[in-house]
Amino acid sequence: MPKFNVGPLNHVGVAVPDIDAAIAMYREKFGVTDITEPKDLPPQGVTYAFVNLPSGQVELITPYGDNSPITKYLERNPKGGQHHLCFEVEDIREAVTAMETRGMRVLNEPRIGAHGTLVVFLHPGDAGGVLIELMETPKADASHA
Ligand SMILES: CC[C@@H](C(=O)O)C(=O)SCCNC(=O)CCNC(=O)[C@H](O)C(C)(C)COP(=O)(O)OP(=O)(O)OC[C@H]1O[C@@H](n2cnc3c(N)ncnc32)[C@H](O)[C@@H]1OP(=O)(O)O
Ligand SMILES: [Co+2]
Repeated sequence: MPKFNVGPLNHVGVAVPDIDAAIAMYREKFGVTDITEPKDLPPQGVTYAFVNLPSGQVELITPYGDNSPITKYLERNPKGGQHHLCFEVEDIREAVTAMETRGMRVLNEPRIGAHGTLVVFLHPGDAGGVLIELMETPKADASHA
């Protein structure tokens, strides 16, 4: 089996039915001041905003368009909830090969995510019921983009 390990936890994805209300909640209830403006990411079918904390990011996501991958999740969890964990990897193609070699189902071809680097998702059925995103580590520090 090829040597491979994931890097740091990059973000926790949280699906929300109303992103403006969620941003207001993180500001008003938790006192977070560094929260990005919502941005649409049509190829991923989501609108996202980052809640920037000293230790990392919460990624708020809400559906964008008719075929969003989080629509079903929100139907099952109408108030929203924790949706995915994202680990950084050095090289996404090496990661995909390693994951497939280890019997994990990779759900998509690498595509550009919210940090501007390539991401893939792994089936939650292979990871203890948790949807895992792997993202290539940004070359420069774009983590607060
Ligand atoms: C902001 C951009 C980007 C970034 O750069 O960070 C993002 O994070 S975008 C995040 C949203 N994108 C994705 O989620 C893409 C990958 N997701 C998928 O391919 C699908 O959503 C899915 C995970 C395969 C689920 O498919 P779906 O059709 O929605 O649901 P099913 O009912 O068929 O689910 C199958 C199975 O999986 C369980 N499930 C679904 N979602 C989750 C989840 N978020 N966490 C844990 N488990 C999940 C679901 O309960 C089913 O389980 P079983 O009933 O046991 O089969
Ligand atoms: Co994500």
